[in-house]
Amino acid sequence: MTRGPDQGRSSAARGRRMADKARAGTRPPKPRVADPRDDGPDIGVEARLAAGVLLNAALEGRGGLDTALSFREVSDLPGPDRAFARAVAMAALRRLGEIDQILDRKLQKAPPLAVRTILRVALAQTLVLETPAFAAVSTAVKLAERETKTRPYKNLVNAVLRGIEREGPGLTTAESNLPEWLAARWRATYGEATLTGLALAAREEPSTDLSLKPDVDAAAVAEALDGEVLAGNTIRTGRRGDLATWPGFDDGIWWVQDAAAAVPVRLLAPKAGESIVDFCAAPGGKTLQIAASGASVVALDRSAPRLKRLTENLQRTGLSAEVFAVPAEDWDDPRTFDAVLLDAPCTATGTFRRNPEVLRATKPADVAKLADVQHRLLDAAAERVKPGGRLVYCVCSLEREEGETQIIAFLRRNPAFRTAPAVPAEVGAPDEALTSEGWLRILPSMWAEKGGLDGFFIARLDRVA
Ligand SMILES: C[S@@+](CC[C@H](N)C(=O)[O-])C[C@H]1O[C@@H](n2cnc3c(N)ncnc32)[C@H](O)[C@@H]1O
Repeated sequence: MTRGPDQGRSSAARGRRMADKARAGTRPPKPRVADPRDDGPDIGVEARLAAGVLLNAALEGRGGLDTALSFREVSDLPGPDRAFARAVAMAALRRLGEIDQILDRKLQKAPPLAVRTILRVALAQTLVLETPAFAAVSTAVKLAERETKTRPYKNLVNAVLRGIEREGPGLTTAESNLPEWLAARWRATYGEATLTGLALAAREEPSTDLSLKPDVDAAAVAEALDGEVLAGNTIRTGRRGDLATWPGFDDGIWWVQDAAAAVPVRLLAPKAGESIVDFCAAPGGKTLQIAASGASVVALDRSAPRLKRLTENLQRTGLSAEVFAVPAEDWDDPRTFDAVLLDAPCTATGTFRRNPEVLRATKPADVAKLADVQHRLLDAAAERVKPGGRLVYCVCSLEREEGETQIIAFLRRNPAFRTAPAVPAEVGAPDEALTSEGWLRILPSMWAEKGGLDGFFIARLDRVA
């Protein structure tokens, strides 16, 4: 299927147009314009350079984008320019396939990566962020001029970008933004129509979702944040910018959590007075949900730095948990629990809306590697469930090996556990997410009319008394 970069005539597109409308006036920050009388660096050019650094770091591998945020080219920028650089890099990552399709039609032979990066950064601005073409082109040419290895391509950069501006980008395919091996997997697992829905979902910047403490007036929070209340009481807002300045942040009445990420704890159904262990807890959205229910919660995670964010979130929301930095399977404690949550480490391919870099960072071998870890953690989690207790397993992956296949094998190994079928309407999940086994397979292409949600696999397993 072919469509122009801004076309998309499905209900998915309609939903995204609604989401776009919701965030009207919340466009990414504009970089500061350098004062020509100033002898210092050209700020607009520096921001574009930083965008290229972030983009290439994200393409290099897992964690690359986060690491690059601390590189001097990025961290030395003033706040709004840093935010602009990040927005450009994210836009380029989301539309990389389309951007390259457009460029490849104009380029007679492949230029060096540094030149392609300059062109990608410029097109991300003009095609996605609606940066005026004159600003994107002139900064691209200045960037090319700066380095010995890109200087010979200065005229090419200018000609290619001006040609695209003059003649238009031409037709592109949303599927081209997905790595081929993942597109082939998803086509085989979910079918062609769903693959198209996933590809369309991957092009768009998602809204921000918030979970609320119980007894908070959801409608009032939605109004204060120009948002809407979704099923399950998640607030969805198109606001952008520093969360710490949003109403309710200092009062700790909400925390950021995608609508789909809030479903596993609803399925776990924690109650006041129960004891619950969250096996892989950081940065803590689900721990906060459990703690807010009045249950007492133990939060385990092997990563101390990630647990620091969990502790900060607990402090801000006035909630409490016992926190241990330890691999959950090695936790030396004799307790068993009324309920166990295992939100296992995974490829995170279901989070491509928020983290487009996962599509580039994930390699085929990661799926099998992580499936081994999940298998081990599931067995350790099962040992912590009291007779009559419950275990919720979830992953934000779209890969069957990390979801359905794990649970089929687990139930074979552990006859004391049975699936407790989910009721989507009770847990704020799309109806079409329910599998014939009673598990939830949430896809980013679902709820398209509301702007989508992250992909998750979720199963609740009850231990017979
Ligand atoms: C999907 S994230 C958890 C997200 C978290 N539940 C939330 O809602 O914010 C997976 C977590 O598993 C942790 N992890 C990986 N291996 C682990 C292990 N063996 N034991 C405990 N935690 C582990 C990672 O550090 C990571 O924080």
